[in-house]
Amino acid sequence: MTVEHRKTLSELGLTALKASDPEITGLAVDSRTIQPGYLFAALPGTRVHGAEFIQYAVRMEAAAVLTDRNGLEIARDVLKGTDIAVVVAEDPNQAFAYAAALWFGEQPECCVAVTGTNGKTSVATFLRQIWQINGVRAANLGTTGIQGDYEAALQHTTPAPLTLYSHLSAMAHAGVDHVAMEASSHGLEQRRLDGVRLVAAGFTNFSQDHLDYHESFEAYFEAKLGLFTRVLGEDGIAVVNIDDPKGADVVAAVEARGQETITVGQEQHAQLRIERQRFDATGQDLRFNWQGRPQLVRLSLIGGFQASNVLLASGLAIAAGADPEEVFQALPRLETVAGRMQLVATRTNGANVFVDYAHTPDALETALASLRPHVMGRIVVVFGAGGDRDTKKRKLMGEAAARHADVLFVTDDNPRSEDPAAIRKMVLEGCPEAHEVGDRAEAILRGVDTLEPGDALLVAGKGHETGQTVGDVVYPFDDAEQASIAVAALENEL
Ligand SMILES: CC(=O)N[C@H]1[C@@H](OP(=O)(O)OP(=O)(O)OC[C@H]2O[C@@H](n3ccc(=O)[nH]c3=O)[C@H](O)[C@@H]2O)O[C@H](CO)[C@@H](O)[C@@H]1O[C@H](C)C(=O)N[C@@H](C)C(=O)N[C@H](CCC(=O)O)C(=O)O
Ligand SMILES: Nc1ncnc2c1ncn2[C@@H]1O[C@H](COP(=O)(O)OP(=O)(O)OP(=O)(O)O)[C@@H](O)[C@H]1O
Ligand SMILES: N[C@H](CCC[C@H](N)C(=O)O)C(=O)O
Ligand SMILES: [Mg+2]
Repeated sequence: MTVEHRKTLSELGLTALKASDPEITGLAVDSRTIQPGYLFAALPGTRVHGAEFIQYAVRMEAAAVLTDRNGLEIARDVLKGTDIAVVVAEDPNQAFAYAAALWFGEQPECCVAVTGTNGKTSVATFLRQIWQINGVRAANLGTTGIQGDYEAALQHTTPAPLTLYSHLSAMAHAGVDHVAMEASSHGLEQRRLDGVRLVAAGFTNFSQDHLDYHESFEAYFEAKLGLFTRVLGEDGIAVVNIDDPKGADVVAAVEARGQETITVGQEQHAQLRIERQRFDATGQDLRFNWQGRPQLVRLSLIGGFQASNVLLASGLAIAAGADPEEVFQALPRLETVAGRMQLVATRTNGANVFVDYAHTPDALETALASLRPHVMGRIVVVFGAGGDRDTKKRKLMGEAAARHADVLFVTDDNPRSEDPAAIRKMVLEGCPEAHEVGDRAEAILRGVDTLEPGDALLVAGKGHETGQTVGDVVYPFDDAEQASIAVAALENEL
């Protein structure tokens, strides 16, 4: 990764073992991208230690290598007799994130991050919308890419440092000075956003996911907590959903550091307190309280949990300096986030089809339960679980669906390298009464076909995704489009 400037190692905040301070011409985290004069960050991975590739850095005439003690041991022989500068850091991922931030320079003035198992994309998108409605140039960055006044596609929810800081710098140059970003647990664990100067950080909730990557529930939570105890500066404000039992732990950690908090939720002591919600077919009326003053807003959003996401976004906007009245006035204009409880089709009998990104047991439970008060008839669900991901969540997803839906179709959702039938079997252990329809388009068609007046169908798991990954192949697939096709096909048939 190159930009048209050079910086010395010390200008990147790094000190070499021997007092050399070479000029760096670019940064690489993958040995295959090293060019002469580069700094190669040899980071520990899940499969291999990056230090195994230091020999390529030497061969490519890299100017410097950044690694940890382990890496130094691995590459000791290769490094002997070379004049490459060697930096050994206790936390090389963090040192690299800082270096990448310094390399790319300018960042938007007002960066906010949000973490939690579910709701990050929703909160980041609502926050960007609140800013834009109030005339502020803003973007959200995460699972759905970068959207708003600066747009780009991303491969990860929290991109690796080279991608992240180059976009932040480009945004700052484009005059986009407000950014709401998602902090994934992988991103936090790997210190990807440690070099971002955050004004505020938000916590949505905590439940099971990613136990394939994090060693335990505790390790997964610790990774998330790092946003508040490590990344957010001491003058940063934490905005916390205290309806989630883990919210109290976040507040305790934050208060122990003397940071300010804004609490959100139905909980009596919440500063942004949800008082009442009234649901109908197209949205909800929300009464909430801010500093003793009741507010009533109409939200064109489906799902009770959206109130918590909207108020968390509001709290973050306030924490980042917005006028509360202007924030609240923007709320009725908030638009559904793509693939999150999104109304995508309606049958002539009035039955609605929604697409949602629920792909964890808790999200599925929340999505289905929150649909109930908007629906007079039965709830039908089409869902599956992803391959090469946490296997323990599959049965739990089946159970959650069985508890909250009346008719179930278990189908495929990105089987990746796994046998799709084996994944479905694990899901079906939690909901033996479900219909098993491997082909997702057919499952959606059958789900739509089941709908009677007053019923609703939730197609869960893929949300905004536009592909179905089977093996190494990504087949074009869009739940929203398939739902419209299914409705059209069935209506024409009648
Ligand atoms: C599981 C995971 O997070 N893996 C990350 C990890 O890769 P790894 O552990 O597999 O790396 P490895 O293959 O062991 O290699 C170790 C090091 O050697 C380097 N290497 C490797 C081979 C080579 O020839 N030369 C070389 O230099 C690699 O660049 C790496 O730095 O370190 C890499 C470099 O920092 C990351 O790019 C990579 O993220 C991969 C791409 C990934 O898919 N991550 C996903 C799971 C992720 O981050 N998802 C989150 C959460 C999404 C959600 O909430 O659902 C996200 O933010 O998107
Ligand atoms: N506050 C919430 N509480 C519980 N479930 C939620 C909440 N917000 C969203 N969800 C559910 O989680 C799904 C994903 O929402 P969203 O994309 O906003 O979360 P995310 O944290 O960004 O997810 P990911 O980690 O996959 O990026 C939604 O489709 C919805 O079903
Ligand atoms: N960021 C999540 C998205 C999962 C979406 C679901 N459609 C799946 O493929 O499991 C993951 O990669 O685990
Ligand atoms: Mg997301």
